[in-house]
Amino acid sequence: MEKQAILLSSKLFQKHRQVEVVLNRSFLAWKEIEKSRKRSSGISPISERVHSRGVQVCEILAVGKAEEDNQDNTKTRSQKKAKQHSQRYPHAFTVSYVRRTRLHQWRCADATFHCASQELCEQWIKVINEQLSLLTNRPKSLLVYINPYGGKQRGKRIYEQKVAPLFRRACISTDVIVTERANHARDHLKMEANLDQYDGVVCVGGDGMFSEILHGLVTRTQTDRGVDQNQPDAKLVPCSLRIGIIPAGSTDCICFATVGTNDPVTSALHIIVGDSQPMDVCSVHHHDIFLRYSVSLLGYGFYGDVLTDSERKRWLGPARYDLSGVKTFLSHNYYEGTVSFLPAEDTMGNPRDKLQCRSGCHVCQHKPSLKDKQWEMSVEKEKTDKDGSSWNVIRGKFIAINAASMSCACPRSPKGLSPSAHLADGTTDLILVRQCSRLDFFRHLLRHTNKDDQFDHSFVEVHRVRRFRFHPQHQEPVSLEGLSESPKKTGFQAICSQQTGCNYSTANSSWNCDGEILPQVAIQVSVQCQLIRLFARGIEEQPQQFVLEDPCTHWAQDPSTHQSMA
Ligand SMILES: Nc1ncnc2c1ncn2[C@@H]1O[C@H](COP(=O)(O)OP(=O)(O)OP(=O)(O)O)[C@@H](O)[C@H]1O
Repeated sequence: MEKQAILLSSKLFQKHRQVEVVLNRSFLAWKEIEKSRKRSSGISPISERVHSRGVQVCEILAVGKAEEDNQDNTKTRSQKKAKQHSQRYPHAFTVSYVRRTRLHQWRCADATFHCASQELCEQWIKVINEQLSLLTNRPKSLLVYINPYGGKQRGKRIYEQKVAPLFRRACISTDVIVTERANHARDHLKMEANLDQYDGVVCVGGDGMFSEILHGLVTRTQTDRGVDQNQPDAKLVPCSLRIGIIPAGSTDCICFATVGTNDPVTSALHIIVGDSQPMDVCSVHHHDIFLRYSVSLLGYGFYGDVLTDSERKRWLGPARYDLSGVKTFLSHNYYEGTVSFLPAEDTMGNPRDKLQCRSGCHVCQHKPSLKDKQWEMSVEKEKTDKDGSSWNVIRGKFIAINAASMSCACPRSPKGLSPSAHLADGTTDLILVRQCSRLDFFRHLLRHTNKDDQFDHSFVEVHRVRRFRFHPQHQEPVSLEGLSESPKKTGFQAICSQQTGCNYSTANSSWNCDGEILPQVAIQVSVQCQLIRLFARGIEEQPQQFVLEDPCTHWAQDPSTHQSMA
């Protein structure tokens, strides 16, 4: 690895130990000097490992003068020694940085260094701050929406106790809005918010709250740029502001898929370091009317029925999903219809290749060549030639039709509905589960929880697609009222109950669109490649890749020394 020029190097004190601290453009590293001497006098280098530390500059959250420790906590000998040292060297600075713990969780760690003089202390703070100011991807100003009623109603407390102090430490200014009703955040973003003054929008809540932010921001961007969302073929304009999610809901699927955990502190740290994870968004239309956006699961049949039933049992809390799941499974309904789809033939992966979407995913970074831009060509083709020859058409009876735009992994289904689906490759995995026996369907569902290939059944097929359409066999009643963007959780039943003698509710299912029921059954879906970006970096393979980036390859005096990351 190429050695970078050292910006600053000093002998400082950390507690009572003398350490050599070195900063270059990429790393801040420190190691104990006394231990190094012992090493040269023949003591095993293994004992040194824990005494060397390093952090990437891009993962330093802040640096500042150390707060004075006035507490009398000098019980042990080493604490007394440390206190004596800090009295001898009162000028100290603290570096706050990201420390990885287990299960993809990040924490803020502090390292305090005592200097021989005030000038040296101020020089360290200045030089580190200069390096941090070069990191232009970090947000300085954020608009925060808190849903006080999401999940266990802890959104406000989570933000105030766990997140706001970190934002203050990183000198991020915030405007905070505590929502007063459903769709408050969406409407504010769509019509009122002065977005020019922010570097990002943060929501504190669950997937429903994220969906509000998504709809508000995407709609606002299209309106500002004069794009008509009602046109199913419209190429939408990507949003310039990134979205941060502080998980505080009962379902935090988007956090699990993009960060690997639903931990508020971890999400706050990803926001502070200015991570960026592009994400595909599916636009869902009924004829030429825009219905809704989806980023995770569009499910007709089984998952539509589970949601419809569970909405009637809201009073049961999260247990309603289990109950409705069992009830829907026992009902064993199937639905007739026609699915047409445009396969994504130019992508690097396929739904069964076992390539999981992870941080820095090369499948998502692959750009289709001009020749391969089938999506755009077929849009053109459709306009001139209505035979739809590049579309595949499947008619049949389906227990479930699912489109997974991400793996949809969660603690209940660790691999998710489509384990190899990608966050940002411009496709969705269309999974068709045809009519089969109850036992077969159970075997299929079981595979969501174990390691077996869930697509390896004769009645299941999976296609990676850019667009798809669904037409039910049985005509749906025409009701255009309140279609666009305002699906009600029970809207479908409401429409149906107004029809006398309507047996439509059993002939057709309904679409579960990221946890909301769509009011219409015939839909067309287009994947909008990388329409939004989140303050995230995808799930990290941990922890090896960071050990490889060992700061001590940059160590000036003793490059052979073994050291470990903080
Ligand atoms: N102040 C509010 N009062 C009532 N509802 C609100 C308020 N603010 C937001 N909401 C709505 O609450 C719904 C659920 O919120 P959220 O996603 O934060 O929590 P949740 O319990 O995890 O729900 P979900 O089941 O969607 O995951 C969202 O659809 C959102 O529109």
